Parts: sequence; structure tokens; C-alpha cells
Amino acid sequence: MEIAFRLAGHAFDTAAAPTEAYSRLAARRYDAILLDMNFTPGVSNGDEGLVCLSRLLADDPAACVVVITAHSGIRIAVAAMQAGARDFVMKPWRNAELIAKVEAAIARGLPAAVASPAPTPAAEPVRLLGESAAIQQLRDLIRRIAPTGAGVAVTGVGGSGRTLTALAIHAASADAAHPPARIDLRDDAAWARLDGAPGTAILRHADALDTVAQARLLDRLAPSTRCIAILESVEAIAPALRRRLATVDVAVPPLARREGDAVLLARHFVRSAATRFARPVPTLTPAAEALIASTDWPDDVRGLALAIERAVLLAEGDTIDAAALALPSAVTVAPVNAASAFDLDEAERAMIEAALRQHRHNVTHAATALGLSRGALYRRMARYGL
Ligand SMILES: Nc1ncnc2c1ncn2[C@@H]1O[C@H](COP(=O)(O)OP(=O)(O)OP(=O)(O)O)[C@@H](O)[C@H]1O
Repeated sequence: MEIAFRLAGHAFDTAAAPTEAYSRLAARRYDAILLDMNFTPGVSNGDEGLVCLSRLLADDPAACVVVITAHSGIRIAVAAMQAGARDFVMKPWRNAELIAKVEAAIARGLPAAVASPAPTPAAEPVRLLGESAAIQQLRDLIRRIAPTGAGVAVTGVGGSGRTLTALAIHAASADAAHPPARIDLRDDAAWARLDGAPGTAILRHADALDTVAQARLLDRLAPSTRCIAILESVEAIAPALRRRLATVDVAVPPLARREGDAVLLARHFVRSAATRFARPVPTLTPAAEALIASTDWPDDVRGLALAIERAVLLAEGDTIDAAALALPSAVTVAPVNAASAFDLDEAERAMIEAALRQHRHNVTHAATALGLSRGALYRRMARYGL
């Protein structure tokens, strides 16, 4: 199939399993997806393919999926078409016919039932990777809450995927065709963007505002604005604003609560880092995967991604072993020579960075450790661009 498509002038990638397919689809958009309907040897009822199809279309309603079924799989083909596949091909296929079907499905575009009256799909689909029960519940909650237009608080630890979750909520909403306003409320200049046209606003750091500023924010929010607030927790939000911002609290689970996802995400980060840095894709050794699964990464998913990217860049062979992923055991501090002036700002910044790292970016805990109020710490973080 790959040879036939390439000879016909198409680029063609293959994925050996649905998880690999989701990872590839998170890295780039494809004009069409050819989906086999059974992945486990001996299974032929098509259920696995239908589950995969529904996930592909939930992530991206505009995806052009053509399913491939066994010769006797007419029932499966019908179910797939009802679920939103654009066409089907039966095995054994004739290459010319298969290619013509795929090209025609791409050219036809979205079926009318999807293009209207349902929302126009977002320019870029947002994919939350992971197969753990916790992430499946999160995806399910997103699917239910996104179309309602209700205010949503996305809570969790920094780096766990709160922004990605907020974008996924927006991408599955009726407003998906319009990019959301992304507003950091610690930045006074950004407040002006609250007065813009009606639409969706992704608000960051509402929990860094004092009660007066929170009241000001509540007054400022236009009734037509759909708010998605990214917070550590809703506790720091005054009740009146909480009612406006956080009708629903969507809690993003930390990686430690997503069993099996760390390794799956690591393989995704290996593949995307290798593509980005134009390097061959290395494989993770079993020891490296065991380390990934058992490490509590500072900065959660982002910390894992960083460790993987560093390892991909430094990899010399075609594997990444556990040693290449080791966390730096101590922060190296450059020796101060007598001639260099002591820089108070630099020292304060370094202390704040260290406290944030130590407390895994929990601002409340870091502020307590530094003997500062949360507000004072946020002001300093803004000053130092942290
Ligand atoms: N489930 C996931 N699938 C794929 N990538 C993920 C997932 N969760 C997190 N990431 C990636 O991890 C990084 C951090 O995610 P994100 O920026 O959404 O976190 P955050 O909680 O908003 O962090 P912060 O508030 O500190 O910016 C991003 O590169 C994001 O793409």
C-alpha cells in the first residue's frame, strides 16, 4: 500500500498501533487516514477499529478517515460509515481503486451533516495523548462540557497539560473556528483584550489576583465571553468570580496518576524531538522506560518532555538508556570570582527559581518557603519573567 501511494505521488506514513497513530497525528495533520478495523490477532469483529475511529473523529471532526475491512466485513463498513468514516475499502483491494477512493474522499471534503450546523472545526486539532483511565475520563469530560459554553476552570499542577486541555475544550466548542484570546491576568496590558469581541478567553493566573482585582475582573468580563481559566486550584478564587469562571472544574491529573501514560508520552516525545531536530528516531531501552514510569518528573509532563528532548539531542547510538535520562542531582552554581559584582536581583531570581523548582511550581508552597505572600511572589515572578 505504501509503495502504491508513493508511486502515485503521495507521502505515506504507517503506524503499527492506534497509540502510535495518535502520536503521529499530534505532530502533523494528514489529508487522509486509512484505518484497519482489527488490531489484535484473531479478533475480527471491528470493535477496536470503531473505538479508534470515534477517538480520531472526536479529536478532529474534519478528519478524512477511510476504513479497510475484510471481504465479509460489510456490517463493520456500514457501522464505520454511520460513525463518520468518509468511505470504505474491502480486502483484497486493487491499488488503483483504493487510491482513487482516498483522493475522491479528500476532494469531497466534509459531509454536509458535519460541516453544518455543527461547529466549524478548529484550524488545528488538539490531541491529549494517553490511554490511562484518568486521561480517558478527562477526554470524556471535555467532550461533554466543551459544547455547553459554560465557564470552565482547568486545574492541576503546572506542566501537566492544563493549557492543552483548555485548547481541547475550545477546539470542541461551537466557537472553535475563532482563535481564543489567551490572557495572562498578571500582565496589566493584557486586560485590554478582555474588552474585545465576544468569544472564548483563556485566562491564566486569576488565582494570582487579590480580591480587589478579582472583583474588577468580574465587572470587566462581558456576558458573551466564554471563560476557560487555568488555575492551580479554585480555592483562591472569590465565590462570585468562581461562579462566573468555574461552573465546572476540570481537574487535569498529574502524570503520576496516569498509569502507563508516561512511557507512551515519552515515545511520542522521542519521535517528535527526532523529527524536529532532523535525527534518526532512537528507541528507549527497557531500563529507560522503567525509569520513566517510576520517576516523579519535576514540572510533570513538560519535565518529561524536556528530559527526552535532551536525551534525543545527546544520543550517540540508536537507543536511549536510563543514564541519558537521569535528572541533574544538584543545581550547578558558577563560582563567583572576586572581581564580579554581587547582583542582588540575580540572587533573588535564582532563589525564586530554586524554590519554585523544589515545590514543583506550586506557588503557594514556594511563597511560604520564601517568606513572601503569594501576591508578592507573583509580582517578582512577573518582574523576572518566570
Ligand atoms: N496528554 C498530553 N498529550 C500530549 N502532550 C502533552 C500532554 N500533556 C501535556 N503535554 C505537553 O506537555 C507540555 C506542558 O503542557 P501545558 O503547557 O498544557 O501544561 P500547563 O499545565 O498549562 O503548564 P503551565 O501552566 O506551567 O504552562 C506541552 O508541551 C504539552 O503539549
